[in-house]
Amino acid sequence: MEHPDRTKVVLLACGSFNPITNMHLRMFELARDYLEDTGQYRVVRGIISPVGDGYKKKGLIEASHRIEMARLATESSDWIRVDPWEGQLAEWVETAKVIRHHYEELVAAEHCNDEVDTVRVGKKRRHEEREGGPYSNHLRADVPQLKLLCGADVLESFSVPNLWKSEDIAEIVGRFGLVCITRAGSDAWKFVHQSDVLWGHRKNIHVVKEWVTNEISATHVRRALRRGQSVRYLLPDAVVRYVQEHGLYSAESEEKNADVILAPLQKYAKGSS
Ligand SMILES: Nc1ncnc2c1ncn2[C@@H]1O[C@H](COP(=O)(O)OP(=O)(O)OP(=O)(O)O)[C@@H](O)[C@H]1O
Ligand SMILES: NC(=O)c1ccc[n+]([C@@H]2O[C@H](COP(=O)(O)O)[C@@H](O)[C@H]2O)c1
Ligand SMILES: [Zn+2]
Repeated sequence: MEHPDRTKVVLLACGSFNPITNMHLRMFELARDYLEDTGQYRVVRGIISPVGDGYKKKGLIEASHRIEMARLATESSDWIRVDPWEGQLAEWVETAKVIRHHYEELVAAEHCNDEVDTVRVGKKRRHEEREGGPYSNHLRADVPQLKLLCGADVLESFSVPNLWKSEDIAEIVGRFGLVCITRAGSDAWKFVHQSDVLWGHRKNIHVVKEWVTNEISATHVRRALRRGQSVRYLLPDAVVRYVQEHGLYSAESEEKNADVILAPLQKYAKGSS
């Protein structure tokens, strides 16, 4: 059904996707069902944004492979796509910047749609003048909402010292919004309750309970691959084939960045943000 009265939402998942697993894809399906069940939203697109090599996480293989695996994994979906913009950047960028980039893309796409409709363009210009430019801090009602999609472990990581800037967290939950899938070992509701910033924006944080608890993790998949064990049915078949064809994930690749500090920790510990 079309539901023209509902707010359109685009979901953006940022992460290593090293490699992409079936659970990453399930996150999107769970989030869409949850948001649409509220009767308020219509989820129109899902975007997977693999992090760039500059993130320097231990065992992180080249972005080109991670992007291609995500592309193969989403081939069968009619609404989830991989976006290579973040992954192709040489340096790591904050998630808040990634969200802003994608929001600007949504605004630009809406602008193109509008160009044929001069009345709306005129209205939009007046709106932009009032709001201080096309990419001002305010969200526009004619553009879909963009929400960050993540697992509860990422929400919990907000409290790790020197990992996230507090203004970025405030922008993500305050300006955009967060959809968080529960994950074994992380208590998302407790975490929201304990943080004043998150609690203040709780209406913009949707915690989605995964009843079919599923502990698939990319770490587990990489470990199985190193040991020559099967990972079939944990990953889409096309991704399993790609891993085999390119001989990905070995003891050697797991040692990548082993003695390097994760990019955000490097950046914020130095106070150079
Ligand atoms: N089983 C899961 N349940 C809920 N969320 C998940 C699950 N697996 C991954 N996610 C979420 O997917 C996003 C991308 O995560 P990431 O690429 O780190 O996957 P991962 O499986 O956690 O990998 P790794 O083990 O390398 O950390 C994050 O928001 C993470 O919380
Ligand atoms: N300060 C920040 O913006 C910040 C800090 C840590 C991780 N992240 C992002 O969160 C995601 C986490 O991915 P992993 O769970 O695979 O480490 C990545 O996309 C990474 O860029 C962002
Ligand atoms: Zn992870």
